[in-house]
Amino acid sequence: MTTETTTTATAKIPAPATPYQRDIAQYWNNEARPVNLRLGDVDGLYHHHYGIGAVDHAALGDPAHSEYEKKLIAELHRLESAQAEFLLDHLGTVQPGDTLVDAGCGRGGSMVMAHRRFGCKVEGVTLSATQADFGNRRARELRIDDHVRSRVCNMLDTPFDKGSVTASWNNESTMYVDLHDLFAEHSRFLKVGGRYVTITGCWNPRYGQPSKWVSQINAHFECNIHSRREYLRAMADNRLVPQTIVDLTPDTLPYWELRATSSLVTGIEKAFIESYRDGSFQYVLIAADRV
Ligand SMILES: C[S@@+](CC[C@H](N)C(=O)[O-])C[C@H]1O[C@@H](n2cnc3c(N)ncnc32)[C@H](O)[C@@H]1O
Ligand SMILES: CC(C)=CCC/C(C)=C/COP(=O)(O)OP(=O)(O)O
Ligand SMILES: [Mg+2]
Repeated sequence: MTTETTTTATAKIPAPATPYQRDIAQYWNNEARPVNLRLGDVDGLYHHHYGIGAVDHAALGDPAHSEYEKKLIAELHRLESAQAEFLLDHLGTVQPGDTLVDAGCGRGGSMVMAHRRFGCKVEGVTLSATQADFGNRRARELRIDDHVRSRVCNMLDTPFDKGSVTASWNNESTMYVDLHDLFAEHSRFLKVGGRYVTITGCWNPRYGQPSKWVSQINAHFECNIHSRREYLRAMADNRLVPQTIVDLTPDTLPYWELRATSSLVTGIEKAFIESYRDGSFQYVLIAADRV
């Protein structure tokens, strides 16, 4: 699919497979929102996903206190890291000699966490050269670049050998691709008996069609949110059998309600809060066995 390459100071960048992927690469190359960078600065784990769990109001203290905003940022970051830990909890048994794949790895925060937990290799793919450079720089700073590597690569067309990967995941990155193409690729590189996990936002088929809030989220991020039904159908068609499905919607609402009160709001908070409350949108984890 990718025939041409561009050479930069650090690496050969494959040409985007489609004009859409070129636009998405550009979007993430230019992204520098304080809500992501200031949260990442708390402990050096940079995430591009949302949070789960109860807000620790005792840790936040008095909103009138001069340190409150700093504590609020640390609390939002704690909830985002808790989300990544929850995803890693579902990867199954992983040995230090194993390889994991983070499909749509962003700045690589989840990859560092996975390596710290399992001691294994973690390979990340992103469309964005800026993100891959960022993740590789962090891995070098942490002296784990022999185990944790990001590259610019289309997650639908990866270089990983057939049956070579113990577990793989998409953390809030499935809404940029066709699910049949995506699960066919995971199924190809996963070992039989391997594990696939996603945490994602999906529209609820019980609502009928994507609500106006879901359409707003799509426009905001230039993405295409799929329905819950579509996930299960595309998995079934690609030898991925769901083992665990968790509706995380009630667990992510406190994160959004807290974020909406912060100085780092981006304007998309209302769409998430309203769609989670009216039931048109759900935040879910799906863990599936490669059979
Ligand atoms: C919202 S971010 C999630 C980042 C990361 N999973 C995390 O939890 O921090 C979406 C990511 O998906 C990546 N992405 C979107 N389409 C992709 C594709 N076709 N191939 C590889 N990465 C893709 C983007 O480059 C970006 O890194
Ligand atoms: C659950 C859904 C539908 C997610 C869409 C994908 C996405 C952009 C996730 C968060 O990225 P981010 O951390 O860069 O976003 P923000 O700047 O809003 O924190
Ligand atoms: Mg964010």
